[in-house]
Amino acid sequence: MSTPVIAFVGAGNMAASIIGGLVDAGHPAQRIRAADPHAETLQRLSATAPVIACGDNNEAVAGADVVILAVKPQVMATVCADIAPALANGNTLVISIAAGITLESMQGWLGETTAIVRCMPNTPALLGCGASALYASAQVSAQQQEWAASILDAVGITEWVESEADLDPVTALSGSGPAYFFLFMEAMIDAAVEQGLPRDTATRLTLQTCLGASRMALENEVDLAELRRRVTSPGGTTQAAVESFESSGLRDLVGSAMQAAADRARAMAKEMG
Ligand SMILES: NC(=O)C1=CN([C@@H]2O[C@H](COP(=O)(O)OP(=O)(O)OC[C@H]3O[C@@H](n4cnc5c(N)ncnc54)[C@H](O)[C@@H]3O)[C@@H](O)[C@H]2O)C=CC1
Ligand SMILES: O=C(O)[C@@H]1CCC=N1
Repeated sequence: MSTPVIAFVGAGNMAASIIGGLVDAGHPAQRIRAADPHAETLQRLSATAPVIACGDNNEAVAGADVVILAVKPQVMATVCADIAPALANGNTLVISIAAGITLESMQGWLGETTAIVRCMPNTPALLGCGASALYASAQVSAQQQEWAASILDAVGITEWVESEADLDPVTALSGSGPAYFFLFMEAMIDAAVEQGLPRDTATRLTLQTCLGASRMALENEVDLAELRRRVTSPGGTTQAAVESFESSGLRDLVGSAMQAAADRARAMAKEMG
């Protein structure tokens, strides 16, 4: 399979994360194009990877095998209207990573015959540790499906979901999820500082603990509850903390937060579709 020419429309946080991961995984930077109205954003990207920086969106998408739409949902309709004529040849795969924007809306803006994959990636793609879910429209060919998978596989794990609606809970889980762990780590560091530890010591211990816990969960055969039990000595310190979390309703808090994220994805589909 030849290496596809990939055009990123929008070169912000998420595009930079995927591009960084792709280049690290060996995708030639000269087969990656990026367009963004902010010259500084393109300069920052070019400083990290020698991709082809394009003056406008149509220059980027012309003749590309894959176009990755990495703009905010709010500008998606305008961006699609701008590039739709260039995609009319029908050979290009469009991958949208926008939260909430439905295939129906994309198909309306780009044309009914356009092959579109909706993808929900996350920012750890930058380190090759991303988690992405994908859903393909009926127009996507087997080769295009392979391209989409190989691009996202290069930056982490991928899951194809069975229905487009599954992308809303995915957005609430892995799309937004890195921010939840950052927030939890911020809270742990602040609590340790409150108890008297220097902030840099608290930060190093927190980050390594998060990494260690994640690796144990990934690399052990046992489930999360069992790993937790092994830390929790009866009558000990962990039990005191876990009981405090449970009685304060941590699980309900997490459930409500993820419900809010999924509801927001559905509302965005209505507002911007
Ligand atoms: N940041 C994240 O963790 C994740 C973001 N997403 C989705 O990725 C998309 C991009 O999000 P971010 O990268 O965080 O936003 P961002 O704001 O960092 O990047 C968007 C980029 O689009 C550019 N842009 C604005 N108007 C444009 C136009 N007309 N043509 C071309 N480029 C234009 C902006 O200058 C900016 O650099 C969003 O739709 C978001 O829902 C999906 C998963 C995770
Ligand atoms: O916050 C957002 O809307 C985007 C989608 C998932 C992560 N960031």
